[in-house]
Amino acid sequence: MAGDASGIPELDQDKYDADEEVKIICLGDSAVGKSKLMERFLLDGYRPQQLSTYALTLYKYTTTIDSKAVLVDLWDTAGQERFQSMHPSYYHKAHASIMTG
Ligand SMILES: Nc1nc2c(ncn2[C@@H]2O[C@H](COP(=O)(O)OP(=O)(O)OP(=O)(O)O)[C@@H](O)[C@H]2O)c(=O)[nH]1
Repeated sequence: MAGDASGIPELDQDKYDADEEVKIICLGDSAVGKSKLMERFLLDGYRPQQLSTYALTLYKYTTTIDSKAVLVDLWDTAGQERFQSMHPSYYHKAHASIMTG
């Protein structure tokens, strides 16, 4: 919802009709491979070149665990120094983080 603590509009969760929701944030310095990790996991692919992430990229991933539909919000953050000050707001309500280095 616009105007929450993170200042980032949340996507419409209702259409995913999930039993559980999990938020995972991917952190690490620039060019350590955060976006490529996401690409490999979500698309089962890999392209050698990609622009550096600008601020943040959000992904949705759905899976089933113990017969429950689980919606996973994956937050791929930008590692560049100029975006570091934005990270504390991204941690809001995160269940886990993936530290890449
Ligand atoms: N050889 C090799 N190169 C990789 C690997 N992972 C990422 N790279 C390369 O490293 C570069 C940066 O990868 P990204 O995934 O964009 O890095 P990032 O951590 O998301 O960087 P920011 O978006 O700046 O935060 C790209 O050119 C990738 O192709 C890997 O496992 N092996």
